[in-house]
Amino acid sequence: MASSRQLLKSISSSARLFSNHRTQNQTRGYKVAVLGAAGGIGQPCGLLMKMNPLVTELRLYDIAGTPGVAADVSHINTKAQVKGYSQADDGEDGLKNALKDCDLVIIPAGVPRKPGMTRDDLFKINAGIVKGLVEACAENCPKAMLNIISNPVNSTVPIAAETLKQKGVYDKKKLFGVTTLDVVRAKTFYAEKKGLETAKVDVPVIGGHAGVTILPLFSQATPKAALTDDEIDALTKRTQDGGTEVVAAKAGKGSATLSMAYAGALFGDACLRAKNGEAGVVECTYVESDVVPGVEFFATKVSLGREGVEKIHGTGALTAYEQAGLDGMMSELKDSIQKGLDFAKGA
Ligand SMILES: NC(=O)C1=CN([C@@H]2O[C@H](COP(=O)(O)OP(=O)(O)OC[C@H]3O[C@@H](n4cnc5c(N)ncnc54)[C@H](O)[C@@H]3O)[C@@H](O)[C@H]2O)C=CC1
Ligand SMILES: O=C([O-])CC(=O)C(=O)O
Repeated sequence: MASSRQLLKSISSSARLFSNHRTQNQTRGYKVAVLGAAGGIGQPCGLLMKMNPLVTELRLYDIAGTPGVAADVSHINTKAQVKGYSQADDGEDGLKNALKDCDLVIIPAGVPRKPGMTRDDLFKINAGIVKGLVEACAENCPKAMLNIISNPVNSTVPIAAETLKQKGVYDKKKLFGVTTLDVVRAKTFYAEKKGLETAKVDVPVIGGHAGVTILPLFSQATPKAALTDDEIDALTKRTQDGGTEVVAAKAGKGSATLSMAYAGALFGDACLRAKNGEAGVVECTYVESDVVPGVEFFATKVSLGREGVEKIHGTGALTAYEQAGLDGMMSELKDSIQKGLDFAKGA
């Protein structure tokens, strides 16, 4: 049986959370806040960010319950200093102090789905939560990179963009919808199906983050493996329905939390590595984009740099099946974006 040290080493190297880039670049320390930090995603995401050597200050904020989570996580012997802030304990100052001068804010605050719900059913509650939190980001850390996890991502990112515009601090290079879990799932399902080494697999996922708007591009998967049309269809549908698969399995106890925390920590780490000057950081993420005419926000591969988005990559050549998937998502994606913009404008 592996010793706990070996186990940790293998967990961390497969997660790429502690890669060697830090010896090649001058390492700086960053202030990171997690909003919704006492929740199902927030707690493990906070734990993983505590393990990230680029983090020197970790601020955990929620409505309540964060002092306990922070005390717990703070005992882990890594360098990040951990502090918990909550509305219950600190009033309005809690959020302000959690965000003051942050470099990166990860937002998994809001309600999750129950069986039978779509992500859009969460809009009613989560739209206002995201708007309020992003207003506070605009006031307290206007230069921070924002990673939006709260659903429906297709609408909450436009809400965040419009809110930042109203506050006069919008920088489209620094606002990201986190779609990393779709990529994580597509990689896992493809590797399992074809007997490939999971850690060596890459599959781009474009579009948005809900049902048919999630479009994995198995024609661009690496390493290349032969896939029948039926296999491509099954893998595509499983990736699109990955969230619903977890919601059904949890049977009323919420949606993906652990795999999302992992995906959120991977994307947060990518933002910090890029900020720290590492070259060649590329992730799929939902950003303001003109790659696909007719939609203002879209996920494709994006090169990240010190200031956030450096280059938005195109979709690459699509097969007829993928092109039909892209055409088929457009009206839903457009509507979700407009719904978010209208909400933020109070229309
Ligand atoms: N982007 C993605 O791929 C994924 C997104 N999600 C979404 O993430 C969100 C959170 O999911 P869970 O962690 O499972 O839910 P949860 O209910 O376990 O945790 C949410 C936390 O947010 C907190 N919260 C609510 N309003 C807040 C506010 N105004 N300020 C600070 N904290 C606040 C709650 O107190 C709670 O602790 C949901 O909207 C879910 O749909 C979930 C999985 C994947
Ligand atoms: O399905 C949900 O509601 C949560 C989510 O976004 C995912 O797991 O991809």
